[in-house]
Amino acid sequence: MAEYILEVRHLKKNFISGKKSFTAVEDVSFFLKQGECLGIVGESGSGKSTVAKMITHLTELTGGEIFLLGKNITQVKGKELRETYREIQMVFQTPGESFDPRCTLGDGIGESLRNMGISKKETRKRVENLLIKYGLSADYADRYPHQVSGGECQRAAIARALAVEPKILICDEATSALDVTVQKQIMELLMKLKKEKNLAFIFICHDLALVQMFCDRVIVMHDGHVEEEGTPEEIIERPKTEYTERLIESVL
Ligand SMILES: Nc1ncnc2c1ncn2[C@@H]1O[C@H](COP(=O)(O)OP(=O)(O)OP(=O)(O)O)[C@@H](O)[C@H]1O
Repeated sequence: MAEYILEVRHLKKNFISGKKSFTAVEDVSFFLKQGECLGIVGESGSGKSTVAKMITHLTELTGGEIFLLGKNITQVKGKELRETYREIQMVFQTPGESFDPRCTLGDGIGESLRNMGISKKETRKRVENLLIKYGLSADYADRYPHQVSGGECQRAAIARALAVEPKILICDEATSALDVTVQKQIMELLMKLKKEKNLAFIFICHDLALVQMFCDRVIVMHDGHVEEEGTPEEIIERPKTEYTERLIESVL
């Protein structure tokens, strides 16, 4: 059995715009253990989302390698890619991003199940159960994204991500667009998932109080590279670099 559920080595991303090339991520390496929650913090533009998008194949890598349970998945394609990426799901900052506005939440949540060859009837049953499990009711399956609140849509997005029983859930500022009360409810749901499902999380967040509450380990990103790494206590109470110190002062 592989030691790590996920390992990334020397990730690099250059964005090309016209004749100019911009390095958004440079030599980022880290690992994630089963059931562990890894926080990624850093100022806006430091490359956090780009790392998440490379891991989920939403953005092509310029360099580096990704290993899932010890298997190199950097170059997987076609059916193997789809199967691999069932194991790594992502929840975005804006809940609506997870859904096509022209389709119902039920269609969105059920999409991957249907792609797995599960019948329409069984998919509907599973979708309704997922909605109930994540704090909504079965009739939300027939609503469109614009017919639900931000918090409800984020619950549906979490249901969508977990429908295929992934091993890793990446939350990219998943609570930032929500008001404080709803944010608390979504955090409680994530804490419950962490405890009950032994899921591994990558938790990208500006709010260091949430990172401290939720994460086992934290990576601090600065200008596309990893500035430092440690437990939330180490990072917050004994930052090693001036950048981390400034980051903490600006958000606490
Ligand atoms: N598709 C793209 N094309 C060109 N540049 C991009 C693209 N996506 C991101 N960038 C740039 O890469 C850098 C890193 O962006 P990224 O979104 O990863 O930062 P971030 O740390 O997640 O920021 P935030 O906390 O504001 O979400 C930024 O300078 C951004 O402008």
